[in-house]
Amino acid sequence: MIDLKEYGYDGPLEPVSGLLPGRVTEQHRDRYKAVCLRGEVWAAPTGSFFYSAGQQQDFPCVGDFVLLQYNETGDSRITGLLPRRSQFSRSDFGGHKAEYAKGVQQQVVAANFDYVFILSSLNRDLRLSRLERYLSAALSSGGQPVVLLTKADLCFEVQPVLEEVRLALPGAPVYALSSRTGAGMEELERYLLPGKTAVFLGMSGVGKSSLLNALAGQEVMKVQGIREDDSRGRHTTTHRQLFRLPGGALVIDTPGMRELGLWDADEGIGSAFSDVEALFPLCRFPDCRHQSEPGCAVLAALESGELSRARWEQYLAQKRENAFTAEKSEYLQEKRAWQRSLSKQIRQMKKGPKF
Ligand SMILES: Nc1nc2c(ncn2[C@@H]2O[C@H](COP(=O)(O)OP(=O)(O)OP(=O)(O)O)[C@@H](O)[C@H]2O)c(=O)[nH]1
Ligand SMILES: [Zn+2]
Repeated sequence: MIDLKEYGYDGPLEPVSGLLPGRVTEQHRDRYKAVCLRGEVWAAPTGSFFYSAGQQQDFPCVGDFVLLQYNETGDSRITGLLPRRSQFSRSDFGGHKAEYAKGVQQQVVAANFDYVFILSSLNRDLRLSRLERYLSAALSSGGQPVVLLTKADLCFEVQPVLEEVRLALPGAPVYALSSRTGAGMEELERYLLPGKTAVFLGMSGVGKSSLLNALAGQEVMKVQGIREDDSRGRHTTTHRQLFRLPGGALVIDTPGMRELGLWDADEGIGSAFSDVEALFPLCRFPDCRHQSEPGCAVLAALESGELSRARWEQYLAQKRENAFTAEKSEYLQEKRAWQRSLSKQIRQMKKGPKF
């Protein structure tokens, strides 16, 4: 027996005309896992649900409250969606390819969360414009934004940065924390209450997995660095998409939410490091890799102190992060192509003969 209230449900608990309310915890290719009074079940939308749900956003997603026709012996049936109080969606082809804009469908990737934790790392250059963008996305999702500046242990002076961000973003509470040392983590207790649901938003590498693991007290997510070889498969195999923390709060962490973190990945690096990139044309060789080449302007600037080693390393780290996200978005495009073909199949199925 599961008390659905513990999963954030606040509607009537008694079955309505034989249907049980439930909450979607995992989304698979064509089935869902959900929790309901009778426990954890596999469920799939009924044929009539498919037929009436014309748009992708009408299909269930992780976090949705649904009505279930409970089936003791096989998959339960999802017969309806309860109204969402908050949602994040993304266009099916990502924000990058404007030429595909026509016919792009919205796909809801998470629903019914109370808080949107927006993460940004204190050790990389913190971009307020990016934070602002995440913030307005969070506000329009219907969730309450909370800004978390991560990796505080890597930042020499947290307080001035924290104050600057607070000034710039008066619309949201801002905290600094470190999942490594645990500093600042207690600030989250006021949000992570039993039955409350949070989602995490932030660029790859800001420490979402590390924070989730720290909150869960165990490894629910693989952290970057030890998963390089299997980064492609990890979301489908290694973690649950809606899960409860030991204190009873709920966290949604879907691949779709992670993809939202790719926004702006390649924006603004050149301009933030124009002083560094201005050196490149001064190198003797046009294809200089700035490692050991004779006549390298970067090495000379490092030698003379004109360019600090810290700033150069920051630049390289940014470039690496970008290469990493670029690789990821390639993978996402492949995945989207696959999803497109799938939704085409579904459309054709729907057009086909009815029985
Ligand atoms: N020093 C320090 N390092 C951290 C902290 N949190 C995360 N890291 C490191 O930052 C790197 C990225 O952390 P992840 O937790 O994998 O980041 P992520 O946001 O989940 O990344 P994606 O899964 O790609 O979205 C890892 O090498 C972590 O060990 C922290 O509080 N302090
Ligand atoms: Zn050079």
